[in-house]
Amino acid sequence: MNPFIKIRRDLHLIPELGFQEYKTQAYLLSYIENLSKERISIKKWKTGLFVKVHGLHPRKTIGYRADIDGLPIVEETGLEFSSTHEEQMHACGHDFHMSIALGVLTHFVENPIEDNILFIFQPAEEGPGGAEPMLKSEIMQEWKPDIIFALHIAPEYPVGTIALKEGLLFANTSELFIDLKGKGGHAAYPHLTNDMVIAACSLVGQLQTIISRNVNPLDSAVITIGKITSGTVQNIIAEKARLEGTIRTLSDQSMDRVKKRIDAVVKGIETSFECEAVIDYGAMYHQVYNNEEITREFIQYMRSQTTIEVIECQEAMTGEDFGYMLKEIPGLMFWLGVDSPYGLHHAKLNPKEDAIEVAINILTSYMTYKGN
Ligand SMILES: CC(=O)N[C@@H](CCC[C@H](N)C(=O)O)C(=O)O
Repeated sequence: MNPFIKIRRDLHLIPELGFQEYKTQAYLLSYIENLSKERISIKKWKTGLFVKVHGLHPRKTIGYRADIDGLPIVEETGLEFSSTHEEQMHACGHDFHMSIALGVLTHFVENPIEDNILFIFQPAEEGPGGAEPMLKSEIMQEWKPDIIFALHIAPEYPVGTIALKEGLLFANTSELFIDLKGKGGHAAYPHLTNDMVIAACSLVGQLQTIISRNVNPLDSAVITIGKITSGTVQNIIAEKARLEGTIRTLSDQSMDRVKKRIDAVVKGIETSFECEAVIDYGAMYHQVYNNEEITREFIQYMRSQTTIEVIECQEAMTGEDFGYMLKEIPGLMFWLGVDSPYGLHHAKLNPKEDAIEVAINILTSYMTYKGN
């Protein structure tokens, strides 16, 4: 078995949520510390890591970022190396991202190029976001790369393909949390209460009208409520409800507009259901915007290789806090085909592991070309 498949499986066993990636960090560290120390410097940052592979005669630093956190999902793949952590799973491919980064790192420790390469193992991509604080950290300011790359697995594309485009690749995101407080009471006396289950249901429906009636049909936006909590038992009217969701837009202006409409709709709920509502927009991610020139050159390079097929794709409504890094450092992100019938954030996501070697090969070849 390819050693990086074994590493992916080890990491798949121990998914951890954002800023709790202690075992993951320890695993990464123990692997990296076993490599030849001559060329590497390591600095811990919270539950993440910066690893610099020193070049032979560096003129610049190439950055490569891998995210390391898992999701709160009960795994249903039935794999023998399924998650051992209750209600946590690598369901967004970050186990792949890490093992690929370790494969590329190992290659350059053994086969140094002229330039430095900075590997960034970043916590909390799924939330609340590790990229922005990591970017602002003293370590990053000292070791700041001149150009930066990252990939994300793509279940919808076959192994042996990558997909990307110049410019906008992933949407702007904002988390959304709404707490409603009314008046609970006996299930048989609804007229004496303000039922927050009814208010929450009505609110979910009204939020969707923002997408269908306030966003230009030629633009794109998404509001998803992924979680509702309310009530205690079947015969008590709920005093409180909490909605948890996310907003996606293709521009900052649309994000402002959608939030203004959410504020207005929630005010309407307060009036009509005689309740109190508190909105918290949580963490926001900057859109992922691929540098045009670097992307053109990257596509041209990849098309000159016989081992990979390049698909020029459309933008997606996914979010990625790597967008913050691309806002400050020129570079790109691409999708890596991993061919799984179940998509990202699904309990049965099972990416094809052959893609790990494909990714290590194309990245080492491209970075060697860029950094020599
Ligand atoms: C690639 C991917 O799936 N990223 C996540 C990022 C989540 C950001 C934040 N927690 C939010 O939900 O807005 C995604 O859901 O797109």
